[in-house]
Amino acid sequence: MKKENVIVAEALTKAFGDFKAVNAISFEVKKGEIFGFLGANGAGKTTAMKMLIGISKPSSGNAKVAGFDVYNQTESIKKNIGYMSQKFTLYDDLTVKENITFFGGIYGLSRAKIREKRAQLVSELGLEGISNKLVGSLPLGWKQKLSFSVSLLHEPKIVFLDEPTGGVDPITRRQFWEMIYKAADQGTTIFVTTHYMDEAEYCERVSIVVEGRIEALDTPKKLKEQFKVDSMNDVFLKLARNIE
Ligand SMILES: Nc1ncnc2c1ncn2[C@@H]1O[C@H](COP(=O)(O)OP(=O)(O)OP(=O)(O)O)[C@@H](O)[C@H]1O
Repeated sequence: MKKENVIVAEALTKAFGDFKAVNAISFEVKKGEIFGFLGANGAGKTTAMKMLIGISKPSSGNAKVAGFDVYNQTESIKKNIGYMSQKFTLYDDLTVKENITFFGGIYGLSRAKIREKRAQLVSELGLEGISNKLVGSLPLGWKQKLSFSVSLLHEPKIVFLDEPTGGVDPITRRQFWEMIYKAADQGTTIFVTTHYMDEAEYCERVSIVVEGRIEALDTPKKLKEQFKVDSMNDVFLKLARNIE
């Protein structure tokens, strides 16, 4: 059975004056897919993501996210997506439990549902011993895992992750990716930006953005074949070099 597309972008563009930060990007993402969105600093990833999550109006082009239009159905988009970035995390001065309760409330979950989700999350993450500790006292890797779980509290169709694993060691990043796989297995679509090329290898398909345009889009295996290299790191370097 063909899986449905949950993100569809057609010539999506964002201009700031004469400068096109995102220049006519087109792609589709399927339900349950792990879709990587790669690019050097300033390539336009965050600008593109902002349009997709409904906080920035495109200059031209079209996009639908979870079936809703990015121009005029942004409230519906927000209800159907989760979002996590390195910059937007949890509240350091609330405990683990308080953060879960707080964000559950923001997402409109009932008190009973919040209680159920909180118990499930604390147990799944093995946080029993530290659920009453302030989030600010936790190591960064734990904060990221908790933040990812919180972004899934309302069971969104799609979760957008903007460089979710910045600054932590490879083992912790690997554990984080195990959580991503689990969410994808359960049908959640993952749209992820990263600077780590090992993480690009974990994605089902990867798009590479160079100066606002998607210059390559395929599975990591096919991209390596196409560019005749052994690693995503080399694909990335080759593309960036060709553009210069
Ligand atoms: N509000 C704005 N006004 C003018 N230019 C902007 C604005 N927002 C972003 N830009 C420019 O658009 C380009 C793309 O920025 P963007 O933040 O989307 O890149 P990025 O790929 O997410 O980079 P990074 O990996 O550093 O986060 C950059 O040149 C940036 O300076």
